[in-house]
Amino acid sequence: MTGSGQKAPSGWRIAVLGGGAWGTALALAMLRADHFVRLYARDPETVAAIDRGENPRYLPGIALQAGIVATSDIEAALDGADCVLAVAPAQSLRAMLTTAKGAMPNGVPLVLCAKGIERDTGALLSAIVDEILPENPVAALSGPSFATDVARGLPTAVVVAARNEGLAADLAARFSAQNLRCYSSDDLIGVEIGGALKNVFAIAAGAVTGAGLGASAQAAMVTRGFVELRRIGAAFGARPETLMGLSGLGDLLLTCSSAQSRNFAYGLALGQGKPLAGLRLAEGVPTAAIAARIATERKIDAPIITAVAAILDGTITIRQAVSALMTRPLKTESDV
Ligand SMILES: NC(=O)C1=CN([C@@H]2O[C@H](COP(=O)(O)OP(=O)(O)OC[C@H]3O[C@@H](n4cnc5c(N)ncnc54)[C@H](OP(=O)(O)O)[C@@H]3O)[C@@H](O)[C@H]2O)C=CC1
Ligand SMILES: O=C(CO)COP(=O)(O)O
Repeated sequence: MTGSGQKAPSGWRIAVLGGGAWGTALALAMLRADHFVRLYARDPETVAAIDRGENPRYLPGIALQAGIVATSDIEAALDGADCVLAVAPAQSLRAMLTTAKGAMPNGVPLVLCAKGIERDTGALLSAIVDEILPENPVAALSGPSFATDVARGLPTAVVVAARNEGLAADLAARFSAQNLRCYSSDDLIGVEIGGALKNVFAIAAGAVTGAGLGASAQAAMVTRGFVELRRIGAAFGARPETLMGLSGLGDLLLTCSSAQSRNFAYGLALGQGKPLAGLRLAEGVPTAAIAARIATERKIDAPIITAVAAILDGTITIRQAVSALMTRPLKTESDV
């Protein structure tokens, strides 16, 4: 919808790169917003399944509305696109954009839909786009939105951010549909940081639940985790009010309270001492490691992130982490 309540122009040719849960759900959302959708999945079996109206590997039990043109040919997906949604996991974004580079239409917006920070470099995903596709304006779509909810057409609100306010507003208007409400923001970094870091705390929340530490510990962890998220956000230049919004607080609320979250489920298994092999994608694992490194390098106080990274790399146990967190020097709460 536009600011005047009018539906924005439909009929864009949108290329969705990534045939997983979120790529498939967003492809459906873009169809509902009356766009033409081509979906690139590198796995031909996924393409064949989408052609049959399903994606059982990533969205089991959900019937896909007809209309998504699936292909494992990235050039065909990108040909003539007005806009591109990048929906591979954060750690695979660089590889996918490198594959896309030769076929990417000049000047069309590239919308990041992954949530994470590059493990090896500490780069935000927008910096990877700037490096590989400097001719394409970058945007990010983030916020509390489980793929299954969006795929089912349940009411969902997200935020679309770009450095250029006009671009963000245009994309938000074009992507919005009856049950997908897109807010806009010109705080690209804030929206990226909120989406990336909430995954780390979702793992922590799952671990607290799994280890049976209680609802009070859970609330304390999420609240103090949010302080760390804001500290790291501030160091990157994110606006505090962005982090109080959908991509930040909103997504923390969702994924720190629901085992539907893969990051929460990962933490839950960790806390219960169950095997982690075979679990679904948990973006918070690589992001915890790099966020802990960033905090150390920039001298940002982030004890929960540091503890999650140490638990994940096996350096400490959950009990040891809790004991260390509970015995830190006392301080005023307003010391953000
Ligand atoms: N699922 C959700 O509810 C939401 C997810 N997100 C974010 O979206 C991102 C993607 O998540 P999601 O779709 O759920 O993940 P999935 O694990 O469901 O799917 C990942 C997809 O990415 C593909 N892929 C991986 N590497 C490459 C590559 N180099 N080139 C092309 N395709 C590649 C995989 O292909 P293959 O099958 O061949 O391995 C697969 O189709 C994550 O950052 C996540 O945090 C954001 C909001 C909601
Ligand atoms: O980001 C998400 C919802 O907003 C999805 O969370 P998970 O990746 O933890 O499932």
